[in-house]
Amino acid sequence: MVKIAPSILSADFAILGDQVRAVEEVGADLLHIDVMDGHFVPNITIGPLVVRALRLVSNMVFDVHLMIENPDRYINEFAAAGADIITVHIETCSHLHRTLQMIKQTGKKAGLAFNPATPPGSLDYVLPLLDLILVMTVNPGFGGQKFIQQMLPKIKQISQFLKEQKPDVLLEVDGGINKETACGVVKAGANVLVAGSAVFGAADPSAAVRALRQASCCGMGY
Ligand SMILES: O=C(CO)[C@@H](O)[C@H](O)COP(=O)(O)O
Repeated sequence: MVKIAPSILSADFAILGDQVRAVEEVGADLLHIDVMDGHFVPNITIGPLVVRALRLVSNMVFDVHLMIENPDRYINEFAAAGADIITVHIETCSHLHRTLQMIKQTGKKAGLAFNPATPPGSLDYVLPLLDLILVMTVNPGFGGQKFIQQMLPKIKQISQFLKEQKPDVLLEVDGGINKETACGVVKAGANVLVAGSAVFGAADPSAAVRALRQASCCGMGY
């Protein structure tokens, strides 16, 4: 079953709690929370305070995507605030193995993200520590960008690798995911679809989650 993860980056922050409740009620599986620092990516978004506030209004799995330099400094804070999965970017970690160990020590699930231009070579060495792999299908920093088609072979390659080595690891894609691109990424092997503007940019976010789930079925041959 493909999981749908609405990204709050495109939500209306003035009514964030209501928007989160709406996608939870319609059955979205994870809530994707984009943390940006203005250094690793050119945008600044939210911190542990917002995660803590949302934890009070939602029981969804909180999928916290750290697009920040030196993520080690904030792992414990996000874990304490209510994150369930903490994903770091390989490009930001000088000691990736240690960083992933830190996440696991908090009792949370660990994810590893790859920018579009980053090859997935290091996976072999850190796979035992991973619960999720995130393939960025746009350059991180902003919602509403166009899906990069060249990421399809990379998704396929990682999917094949996971099938052989550790099939329970989730394979998430993020960036430009909508009704048109969902089928292709699922066919390539993705099983978690992050969608920001396709959900919260829609007039009815609940209907948009349903439409995305429907579109993802085509990739599974339904
Ligand atoms: O991490 C990011 C962007 O860096 C994403 O999670 C965006 O929120 C995806 O937005 P859409 O491409 O779906 O509009």
